[in-house]
Amino acid sequence: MRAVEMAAIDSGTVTGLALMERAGAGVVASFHTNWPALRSGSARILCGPGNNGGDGFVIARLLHANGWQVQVVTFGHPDQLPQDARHNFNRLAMPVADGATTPPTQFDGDLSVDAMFGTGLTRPISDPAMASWLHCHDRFCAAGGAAIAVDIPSGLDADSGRVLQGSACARSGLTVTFHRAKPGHYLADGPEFCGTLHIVGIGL
Ligand SMILES: NC(=O)C1=CN([C@@H]2O[C@H](COP(=O)(O)OP(=O)(O)OC[C@H]3O[C@@H](n4cnc5c(N)ncnc54)[C@H](O)[C@@H]3O)[C@@H](O)[C@H]2O)[C@H](O)CC1
Ligand SMILES: [K+]
Repeated sequence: MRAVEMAAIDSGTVTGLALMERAGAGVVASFHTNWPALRSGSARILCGPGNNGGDGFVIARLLHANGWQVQVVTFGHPDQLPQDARHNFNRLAMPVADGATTPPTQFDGDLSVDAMFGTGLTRPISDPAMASWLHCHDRFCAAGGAAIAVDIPSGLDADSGRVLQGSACARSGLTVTFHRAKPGHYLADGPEFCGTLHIVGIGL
């Protein structure tokens, strides 16, 4: 997937920023089909330190523009964000909470989005703050809330479908992935943690 994405960007047919915008818009369109009654309300978006988090910033901006009350929780310093994610962080016109210093609270809003890690997860999620916020997302999902994972549930290995050894991981009722499903969506713990899987095209 990463190779396909890089080849498309290197060929000049598309930019990473355009892919990120399409990915974010695809998630928003997807959740409307999964929960059609959910037209507006309050959303919590957990945004990690990479481009998965960048997708989360796009989702936050689009929901906010559609009248949603949005709480963005970031993990990692904005200065360390990759370029496309940083661009979308800078476009946010809403307050952002630093997940490392803001104690997690039980979420009783309408929509929780896990945009913490995607295909760039390289090691178990062991950071206590990240684990606590993901636990809130998982509890919200278990209570029947509209919980979405962007690309892949954070903590799940995209190739094997297993939760990384000792990693925090959160279930979602809907996982929205891009271009093609990954083996991890279907293997091992994948189905339990992904819930319904939507595959959206982003023009690759
Ligand atoms: N494939 C596509 O067409 C598109 C994919 N998009 C999104 O981009 C992510 C992949 O982004 P990437 O930056 O490569 O990876 P992540 O965002 O998953 O995170 C990488 C980031 O996190 C650090 N890290 C890894 N493991 C840990 C850990 N256990 N604890 C703390 N930090 C960790 C790592 O060092 C990196 O800094 C993909 O999933 C899609 O959502 C594009 O946006 C759209 C097109
Ligand atoms: K994710």
